Amino acid sequence: FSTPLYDYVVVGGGTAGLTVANRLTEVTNIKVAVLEAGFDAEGLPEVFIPGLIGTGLSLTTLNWAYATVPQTNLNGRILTVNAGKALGGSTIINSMIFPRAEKEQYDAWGQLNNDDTWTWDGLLPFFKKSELFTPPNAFQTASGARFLSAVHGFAGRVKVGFPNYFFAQSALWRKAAEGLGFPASPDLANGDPHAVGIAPNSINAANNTRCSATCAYYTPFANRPNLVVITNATVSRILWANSTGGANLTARGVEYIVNNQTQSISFSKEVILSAGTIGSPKVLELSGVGNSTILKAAGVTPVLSLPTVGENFADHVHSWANAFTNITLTKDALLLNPAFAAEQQALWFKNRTGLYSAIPRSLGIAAPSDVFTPSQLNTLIAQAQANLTQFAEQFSNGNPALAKGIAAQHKIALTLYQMDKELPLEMNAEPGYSGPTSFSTRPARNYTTINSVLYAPLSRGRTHIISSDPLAPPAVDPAYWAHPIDVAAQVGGIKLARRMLKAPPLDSIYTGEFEPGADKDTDTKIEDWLRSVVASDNHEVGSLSMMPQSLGGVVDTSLKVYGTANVRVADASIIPFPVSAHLSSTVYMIGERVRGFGCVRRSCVLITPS
Ligand SMILES: Cc1cc2nc3c(=O)[nH]c(=O)nc-3n(C[C@H](O)[C@H](O)[C@H](O)COP(=O)(O)OP(=O)(O)OC[C@H]3O[C@@H](n4cnc5c(N)ncnc54)[C@H](O)[C@@H]3O)c2cc1C
Repeated sequence: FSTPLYDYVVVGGGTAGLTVANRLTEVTNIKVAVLEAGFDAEGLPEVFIPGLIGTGLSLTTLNWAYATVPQTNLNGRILTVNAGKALGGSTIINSMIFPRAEKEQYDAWGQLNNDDTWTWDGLLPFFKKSELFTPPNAFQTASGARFLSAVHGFAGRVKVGFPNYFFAQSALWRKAAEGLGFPASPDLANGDPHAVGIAPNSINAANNTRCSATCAYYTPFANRPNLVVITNATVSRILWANSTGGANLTARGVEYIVNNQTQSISFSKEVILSAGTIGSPKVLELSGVGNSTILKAAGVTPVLSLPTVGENFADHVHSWANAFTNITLTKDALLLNPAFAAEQQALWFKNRTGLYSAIPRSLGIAAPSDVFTPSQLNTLIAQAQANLTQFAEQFSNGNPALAKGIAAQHKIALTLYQMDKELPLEMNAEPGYSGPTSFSTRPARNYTTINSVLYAPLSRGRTHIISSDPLAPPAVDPAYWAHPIDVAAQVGGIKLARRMLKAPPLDSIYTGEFEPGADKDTDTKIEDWLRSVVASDNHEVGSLSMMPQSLGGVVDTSLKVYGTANVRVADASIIPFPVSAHLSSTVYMIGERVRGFGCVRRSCVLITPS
């Protein structure tokens, strides 16, 4: 190895990666290089205009668009898991919704790891440290935005606030949800999100533009001499100082591909993997760390046996019920009337108002009691408890330790289900069409949609390399709907969405259901339809889980990979137990937390956040 120019190399300049790099380089004599496969896309309208949320997904240069393997429980369909391929990672193409999950789910991370710092109370300071919150102004407050100052940060990096336009049907929906028993939320980031309200957004409230990880943690700091970001650089593997494995496998360099050339970079302290839930296990496996059988089959020589790399993978699952509406100011109006869309875009450029300034999602996070009758819930829980060992073994890919880990997770989830605290679904109102039918094949009308997203899956799958070619995609198997509770909750979500569409005052704009459609009039028919349409919600977690090795974990509570001296992971892959929320605020928190470990001081001492 050449004399290292850097102390740390961060693999992946995404949500957590840029957070870690930013905080490390606050210390001026620490030199950090970030290697990012994508480019800096901050200047694209699809990125910075809130009303163009979703359009970035179709730009193939910005989206890894990972294909799943055929999904056994979804009629053998191949689904797409979207993930941002750009500086800023998935925060470049995400929907900018910025809530947090319930306290009890973060506490489950601490419980699984016997570590009371990985709990809601222990993590809240890091959530706050990431945030630069702008309270709602008079218009936003009058429109229904609420916040509790005690749970927000006002001196952090990610600009969080509210948009400048609220669709009328969102307010009608919130009232309808309240009528169905959802409490009005004082703040959807307060750790108690069983409620309905307007979610905070990752938005620069001063100019109504997206605030991505790049906006938050890189652009204002790009001139730091000790921070180097190399874009269009795809990392292929970690280079080891010693190749024998054992307790202290030491990384000294990283190999990457830029302009079809293979290059390498060395470092003196640590490599931090932040390539995302699918990207990070891929780099570890290409580096010889993982399940030896899987590595050999892919043509990679094993260096360190860590059989649960890529396992314990979970994802949220998206579904919809939509209806025709007599309201005319919808997102559909922008598609149906290009002249109106041009007018609205001009308005956005002029004074940052109009439909393109909206982030049109009010959220209602449903509890089991909103979805199931007490007897249904009791039966589902009793069956899940009776079959707990069987499912844990089935999901563990033959690894006895992971079977124990998944069993421990299921026990926690079922206990929380019993307490009405494991929140299985996010319901959210979309003021326009959302669903599986393309614009050209659906009736050219205005719609209201209730998105219903499975948020607390018990199913677990995996992601693994199948080739030693670093540019080849891995085999991603989220094993959607492998657990009966997941199926029942998603079916219940459609029924709840239908109730919402017809509940006052939302019923005042309802002019008939489009999807699933009146013919889907039994649970079985809804379930069959859902099998043919549900999609990934792009919230994949868990493939390099933070759990004890005795439970099949890959990283310890300092996020260091077991068996290595200096490989750390910071991204959504370390989340051991799925949380019922959009993920970016949680991932920023994880990035903030890494700064607290031996990266700066040699021991794993937490640096108290200011
Ligand atoms: C379409 C979509 C909508 C979403 N909506 C929301 C939302 O509204 N609110 C919310 O909170 N969350 C949302 N999420 C989820 C959230 O954005 C992600 O969970 C989170 O940003 C993931 O952070 P991460 O650090 O784990 O990975 P990422 O932010 O994805 O970062 C990984 C980075 O690593 C890079 N990389 C991968 N492999 C390599 C390699 N081999 N070499 C170099 N670089 C590599 C990638 O290009 C990427 O930049 C959404 C996600 C998507 C995709």
